[in-house]
Formats: sequence, structure tokens, C-alpha cells
Amino acid sequence: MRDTAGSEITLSGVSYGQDGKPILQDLSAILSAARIGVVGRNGSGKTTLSRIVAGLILPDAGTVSVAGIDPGSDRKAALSTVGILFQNPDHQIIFPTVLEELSFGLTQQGHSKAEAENLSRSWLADYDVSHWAEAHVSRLSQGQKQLVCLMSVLAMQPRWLVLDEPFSGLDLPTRAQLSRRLEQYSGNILHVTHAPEDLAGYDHAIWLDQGRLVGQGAPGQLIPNYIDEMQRQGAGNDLTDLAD
Ligand SMILES: Nc1ncnc2c1ncn2[C@@H]1O[C@H](COP(=O)(O)OP(=O)(O)OP(=O)(O)O)[C@@H](O)[C@H]1O
Repeated sequence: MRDTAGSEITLSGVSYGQDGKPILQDLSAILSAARIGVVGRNGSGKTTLSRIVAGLILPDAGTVSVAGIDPGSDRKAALSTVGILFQNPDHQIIFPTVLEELSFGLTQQGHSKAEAENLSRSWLADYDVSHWAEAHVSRLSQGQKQLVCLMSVLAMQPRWLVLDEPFSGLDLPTRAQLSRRLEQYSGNILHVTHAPEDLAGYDHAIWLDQGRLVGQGAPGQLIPNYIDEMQRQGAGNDLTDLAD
């Protein structure tokens, strides 16, 4: 098992709302495993939690610590502490070419432009896609764009990688390729998913419902309970408990 000493995510009384509507409510947990899954129904707050952990939004109340830093307020330290991969690569990619996209985070971390480009080219070579360097990102497929996003995040070598359903919309070979890369990643992963099979081999899972933490534990125990509950809820036609 990977050594996670000193890298835990600590949530203390974390709450967040929008327009007076609570989205996360009083979440407290110490997440210290290397591979952690996050499950829950649509609208239960998973994406919001992943953005808070990545420091992209600040909680209204409570505190968040990721490997000893507050990712929302210490943005510089957060660059090397926590990276996030979104469901839709179009929400992540901001530069026209692959090389620029990969190099950006590295220059933010303090590398010179030349160093960043050299490092980026070595990542591309490692993924057997050196020929993508000067390619316009808009010419890539969704799966290829997602691979660019993964390379961009991994190149920054964060201690935590937050995955917000990065596999949805990808074909099976692309999923397999991304999964293999993620398995090799030596840092920690917090993985939001609707597909429990994505969490095979994971150490821990948490279950959100209506913005609250309603369960956590070993996936082997938690996930069957979660699936039973989802099947029970799915057997009815009542969608009133979906967040509005
Ligand atoms: N910026 C926002 N403004 C208003 N409401 C928001 C905002 N962000 C999230 N919400 C609401 O908060 C709730 C939780 O959203 P969130 O995306 O975190 O859930 P989720 O568990 O990731 O859902 P899904 O599984 O459908 O992706 C939803 O009801 C959503 O509409």
C-alpha cells in the first residue's frame, strides 16, 4: 500500500451554498487513504466537494486542509498539492496548442518557458504522442483532449489528483489507457464517479447524499450498500428527492 503519511485531506464542518440553497452541509472527515472514491446521486454535491478540495471554490463555513495546506487560500502551494481533472476537457483546456496547454501549469510552478516545454515534450514522448506538440487542441477527439488534460495535471506532480468523472463519454480503449496511467500514478487520488467499477482496488469510499456525508468505509462494504440503495430508489418513479 502507498505511503500517505502527512498527505491527508481534512474536512472540518465544511458547508457551502448557492442562492440560499445548501449544497454541502457540515462535512467532516479525515481522508488518509491513497485511493478514495466519492459516490452519490446526481446533485448530491460531489462536484462541489471536488472543487472545494482543489481550492477552486471556498467553503462558506468550515475548513479544508490538503496535505497540510488550505487549497483555497494558498493557491501557490496548491499548484503542487492538488490537481483536478474535470469531466469535460473543454472546461479545462485554455490554450490553442497541446504544448502550450502542457507547459502552462509548469510555468505557473516556476519553471522557465524552455524548461516547461522540455518537460512537456518528455511527457508527450512518454505517452507516444510527440507529434501532438504543435497540434491545435481543437483537432483532437474528446478522449485525446482528456489525455492532454491528464498529462497537464500529472506533469505538475501534485500530491493529490481529484478526478470528477473523467471517464464519462470515453470509449473503452481510451478508458483503459487512462485507467492504466492513473494506476501508475504514485500520488493520491480522490475520484468522483457514478460507476462503482471505477473504484476496484480503491482503499476507501465516501457517500454523499443531499450535501451530507452519509457513509464511508472500505469500498467492498460501502459500495454494495450504495448500489442496493440506488436500486431501491430507482425502483420507484419518485424524483422529488433529486436536488432542485
Ligand atoms: N454555481 C451554482 N449555482 C447554483 N447551484 C449550484 C451551483 N453549483 C452547484 N449547484 C447545485 O448544487 C447541487 C450539487 O451540485 P453538484 O454538481 O456538486 O452535484 P453532483 O453530485 O456532482 O451531481 P452530478 O452527479 O449530477 O454531477 C445541485 O443541485 C446543483 O444544481
